[in-house]
Amino acid sequence: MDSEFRLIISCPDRVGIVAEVSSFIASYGGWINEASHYSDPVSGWFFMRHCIRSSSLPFGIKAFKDKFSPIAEKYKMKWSLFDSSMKKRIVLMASRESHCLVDLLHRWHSKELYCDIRCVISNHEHLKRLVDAYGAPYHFVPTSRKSKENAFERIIQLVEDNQADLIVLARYMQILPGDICDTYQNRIINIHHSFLPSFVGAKPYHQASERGVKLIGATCHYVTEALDAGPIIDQDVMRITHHNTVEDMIRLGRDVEKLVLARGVRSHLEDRVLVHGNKTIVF
Ligand SMILES: Nc1nc2c(c(=O)[nH]1)N[C@@H](CN(C=O)c1ccc(C(=O)N[C@@H](CCC(=O)O)C(=O)O)cc1)CN2
Repeated sequence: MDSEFRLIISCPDRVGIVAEVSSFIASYGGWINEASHYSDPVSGWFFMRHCIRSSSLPFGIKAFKDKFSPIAEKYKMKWSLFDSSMKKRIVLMASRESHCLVDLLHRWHSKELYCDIRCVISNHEHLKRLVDAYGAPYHFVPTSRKSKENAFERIIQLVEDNQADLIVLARYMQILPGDICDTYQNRIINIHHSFLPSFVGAKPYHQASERGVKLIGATCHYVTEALDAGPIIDQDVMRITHHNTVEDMIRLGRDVEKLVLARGVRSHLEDRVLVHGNKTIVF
């Protein structure tokens, strides 16, 4: 597919925004591949995502930004412009479980996910062979209670060395310090193995089994300092019955976790996720 510029906009709602943005694009012969809008009646904000065929414009991304800035200022827009041909650089993080990690590595290796997986970081050693098979660098960073501060300094150094655009916690089971969450706000994605806000924290399937649920689920969300409380990107559920043990739920839940995480990562890679407060608009 031809590369495209993705114009992502959030601003206070008013009449004329779509007309002015569309006219701006048309005035330069821009070909719109996809246009999505949402007017939020609760917040009074407007959200847009326009994808423009980059070959249809007589200028590049920097000139686009320069020419669009006056409109952005006029409407007090929070906005970003992305080039779809630029692969986002991802650092994956995992702990004991391998299913989400391997699923993402496979989707990347098979070119289903257009991204650059720079490395995998884990607080366990046993996933190295799996990661080596996909040709990604593997970094073992143990996080004992005494070494946690040094561990996260090492993790941040690896993230910075790889110039990561996105960190994906593929069942990484350590709580990230607040400074990392703030630095990488809305650029750390986690898969929580429950249908949030139910069963926050550790062992959600055990919590769910104790509660006698008839649905289990998974939630893909941006990571904030507050545990499992960040903006939700995607969720899904699966039916279970009284016959299902906790072990059944853990096994059945893996499929939901993999699917929800992959969908959420893809939405982020395609610049479809806009965050407003603690909620998302996913176009
Ligand atoms: N700052 C944040 N860090 C992390 C988040 C988050 O939302 N904010 N999500 C978690 C993932 N997670 C559930 O999805 C989770 C991870 C860890 C724990 C927990 O209690 N961990 C214990 C140690 C557990 C172990 O060593 O096996 C702890 O850190 O004391 C609960 C939920 C990822 N990080």
